[in-house]
Amino acid sequence: MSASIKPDKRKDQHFLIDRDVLRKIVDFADIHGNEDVLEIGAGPGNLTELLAQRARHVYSIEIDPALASLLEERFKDSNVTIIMGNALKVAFPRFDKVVANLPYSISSEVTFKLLRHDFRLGILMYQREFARRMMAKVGESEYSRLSVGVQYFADVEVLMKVPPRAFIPPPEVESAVVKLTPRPASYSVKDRGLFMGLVTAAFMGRRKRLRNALAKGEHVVGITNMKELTLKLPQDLMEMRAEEVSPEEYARLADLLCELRGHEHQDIPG
Ligand SMILES: C[S@@+](CC[C@H](N)C(=O)[O-])C[C@H]1O[C@@H](n2cnc3c(N)ncnc32)[C@H](O)[C@@H]1O
Repeated sequence: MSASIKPDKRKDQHFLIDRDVLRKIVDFADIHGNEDVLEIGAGPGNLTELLAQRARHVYSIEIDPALASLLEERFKDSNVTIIMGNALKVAFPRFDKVVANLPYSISSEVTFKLLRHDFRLGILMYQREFARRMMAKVGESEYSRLSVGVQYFADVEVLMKVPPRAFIPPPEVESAVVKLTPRPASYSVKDRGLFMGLVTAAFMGRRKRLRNALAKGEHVVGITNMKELTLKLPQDLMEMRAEEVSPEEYARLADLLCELRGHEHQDIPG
């Protein structure tokens, strides 16, 4: 690492220096010469360089202007484009695979943003605890809005654990490399916003039965007459609590709700 780079923990800067882990990440991604890769949080560019050796093109997003200009210099006249900005705000270019040692503070938001795009594979470093929550199955204590939202749209697999000493400076938490494989479009729900609103409201009232949680969280679902609508949804599901409902059942509920909302709109006179 260049002497001029001083990692700033407040900006989630924990640079991966373990060559073995870097190489494994790139191998897991199995990049072909006709594929474009997105990287989020390029840091000093060690992962970027390995990705660029295999991909057709690499798009690397970096928020820190000082790092971004070093990266510009390092990768000028190459197949790497540096996008300076906040990964939550900039538009993602078209990409086949996403490979990144993510800034952990945006893990959730950036994962949901990624899953709104069409791509083949993600090899992503997360905090280990976060990876566990992503993978949790229905009924487990860590099963949450995150598990439902991610698992409905992608298969999730932990590929390896990574200890703090693989980074400079070492983070206080263990990390894990996760493989995200987005599912085909047949898994799509009619209205993603409604699906996520429904799941969010359900888990906000985690200990309540779904009928009460949804009625209480109708502002989150974005539908005003939720209490009446719950009477028209499958009653066996309305009796369950958030952690007992599978991602597929949430999707079914969201689609039913989408239809019911349509009918309600049609009922409005004029
Ligand atoms: C964990 S470091 C990884 C750096 C590098 N890829 C590596 O493996 O050594 C995360 C990087 O993301 C950058 N970053 C933090 N928040 C960001 C955001 N919202 N958008 C884009 N980059 C961000 C940080 O400046 C930092 O360089």
